[in-house]
Amino acid sequence: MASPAETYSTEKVHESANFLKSKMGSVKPKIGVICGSGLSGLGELVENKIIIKYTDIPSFVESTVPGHKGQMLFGQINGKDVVCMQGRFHPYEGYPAWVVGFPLRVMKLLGVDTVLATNAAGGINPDFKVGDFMVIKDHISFPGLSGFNPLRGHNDESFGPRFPAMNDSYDKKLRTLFKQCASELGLDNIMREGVYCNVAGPSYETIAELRLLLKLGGDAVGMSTAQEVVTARHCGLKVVACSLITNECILEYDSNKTVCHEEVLETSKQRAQKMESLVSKFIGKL
Ligand SMILES: O=P(O)(O)O[C@@H]1C[C@H](O)[C@@H](CO)O1
Ligand code: HPA
Repeated sequence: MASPAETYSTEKVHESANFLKSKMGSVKPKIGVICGSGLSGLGELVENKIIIKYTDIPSFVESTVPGHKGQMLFGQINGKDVVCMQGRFHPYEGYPAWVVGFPLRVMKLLGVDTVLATNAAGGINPDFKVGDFMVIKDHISFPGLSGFNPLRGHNDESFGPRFPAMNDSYDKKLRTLFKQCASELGLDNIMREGVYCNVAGPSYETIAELRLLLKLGGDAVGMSTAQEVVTARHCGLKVVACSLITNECILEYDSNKTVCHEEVLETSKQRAQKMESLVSKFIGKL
């Protein structure tokens, strides 16, 4: 008989959390921040930093993608205790979905109640420009819909139910607050809201695939975040997420443009300061 898919081990999540508790000193983070590609600079906002490399944390894996530092930070942003993931895990790195979601369960055990996830994404909505921010109001996860769900396998009821609802994944009040912070910083002209399409990567999308995503109601496309959000919502964490539109999605066959990770990182670099101001203001108001 086939054995069930390997999945979260309660013991391992507790082991990681206990290890981090022994390192995080007096920091009591209620807020978890995840830095997207090229957005590790958000970690520079953390004051009185305690830095722990993923490779030193039990059951954590390596972050192998350029623009992802692979370390966890504890400290304060704008006066609030936070834990910050400077780099995330992606399914295309070869990790199972539950490994990608694993740090969210660890955050839950550390006392986190709100997660702010950021990512780099391609703009599908023709009204979006490179450099825009998009508060995520919902996602379509193609890996999730086709079985690559972090909750697949044995369900640990101590974290959440077998069949969790996902219709209210991106907290409405937090989205409003995030947009209000952008307004106060004079960023209304670059602030959008929309649907994030999660694809598996690592290849970027074909023109036909992007046209499909547009028809399905997608505004931006990226290779992360959904597995983290599903894991976070399952265990009752509130989520707010923001994409930085790092590149235009090419929807026309006669275009001579292309997309590459260097462009993604370059746009992130150009917008890093604005993203940092926005995140800092938002966290200050939580
Ligand atoms: O971790 P994020 O989602 O910010 O990174 C995006 C998706 C791929 O990892 C990479 C593609 O350029 O950037
Ligand atoms: N497609 C998928 N993932 C991405 C993109 C994109 O255009 N840009 C940044 N991450």
